[in-house]
Amino acid sequence: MVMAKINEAAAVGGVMDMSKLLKSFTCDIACRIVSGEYFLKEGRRKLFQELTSETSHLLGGFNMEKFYPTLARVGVGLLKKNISAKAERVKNRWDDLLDKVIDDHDSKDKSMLDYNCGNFIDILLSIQMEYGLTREHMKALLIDVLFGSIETMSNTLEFTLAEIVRSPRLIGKLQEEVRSIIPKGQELVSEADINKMAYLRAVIKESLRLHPVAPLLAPHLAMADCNIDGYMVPAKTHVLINVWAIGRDSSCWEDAEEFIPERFIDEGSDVGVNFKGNDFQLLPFGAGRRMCPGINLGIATVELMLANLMHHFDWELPLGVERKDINMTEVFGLTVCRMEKLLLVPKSCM
Ligand code: HEM
Repeated sequence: MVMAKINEAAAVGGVMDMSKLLKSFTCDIACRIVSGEYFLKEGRRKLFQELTSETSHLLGGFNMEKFYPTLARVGVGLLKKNISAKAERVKNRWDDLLDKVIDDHDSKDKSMLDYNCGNFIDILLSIQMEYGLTREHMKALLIDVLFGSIETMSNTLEFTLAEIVRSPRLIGKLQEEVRSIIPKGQELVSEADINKMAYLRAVIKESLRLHPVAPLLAPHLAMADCNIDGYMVPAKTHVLINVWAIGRDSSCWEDAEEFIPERFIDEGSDVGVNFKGNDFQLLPFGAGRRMCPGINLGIATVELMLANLMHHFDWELPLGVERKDINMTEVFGLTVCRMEKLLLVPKSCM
């Protein structure tokens, strides 16, 4: 469907808002996982998108009370009240939406529930009694999956695409790899093809290094006193890991601010470094038992979409825009996105 939309634009030489397109693509994937349907009725897809971005801003905001408890008691009570009221409104909207989605499934003939094929709501309903799941539990789990997947995947794709269209050398090299591996006439790139695409994987890894979409990971809480490298972290400390800064630390990375996928392949300086949580200089998915459980799905989705975009299309900039004009400024939330829309002109090459 994404390819069809881009093809339509390519046929008339139109400009595509890739930010919007990628977001609705990942939203469709998340809705499919959760409810088994691509299209959610009554404008639900739009509402999902709005709620995920509002939640991200709320969770990623600076929490004055946590850092300055005394100040919070005297001065920022009003601010806290405003934020709490906004959080309450967003929570009520999530509740309303998810209740409707769950009700749709709950009201189905039970023999129609899809337990085996991976529809998350049906699976939750099927184990509800056994595990004593309440509606609140189910909604929290659904928010985890929806919120955990939509913006992370679309923002990773957008940052990666923006980085490569800025460099003719890079996009040329990537297209050459993808097109040399995919036989002429093959319509879509498959997962099996991706295994042969070392450069594509290195490009995505480099993008996750410079643009980890959850720059401070999720907030963690130290459960016991611990000593890390001589620093004492007392129990109950809120711990934020700045993986954005670690990914740009010049003591860990050569030319840390440059986008150089070659560092991860062949004789590159970081060829053995991975993002699976063991190499602490590259933690876009976190590490340890709270690390992202959706890593495999997230990476597969980003790889497949990027490979297909490279396989099917050449990419140009809108009239009057130069490569150096592509602005990589980030907007902070729990997940980080690009400040400006990514507008590109696709040219079909099939
Ligand atoms: C490129 C895609 C993705 C990126 C970059 C990403 C990144 C992250 C990061 C950094 C965390 C926090 C880890 C920590 O604090 O240590 C996280 C947590 C999480 N992610 Fe992902 N994620 C992606 C895709 C997904 C997908 C596709 C799903 C679900 C289908 C998902 C579900 C979750 C959940 C549920 C958590 C919370 C885990 C917990 O609190 O224990 N993520 N993700």
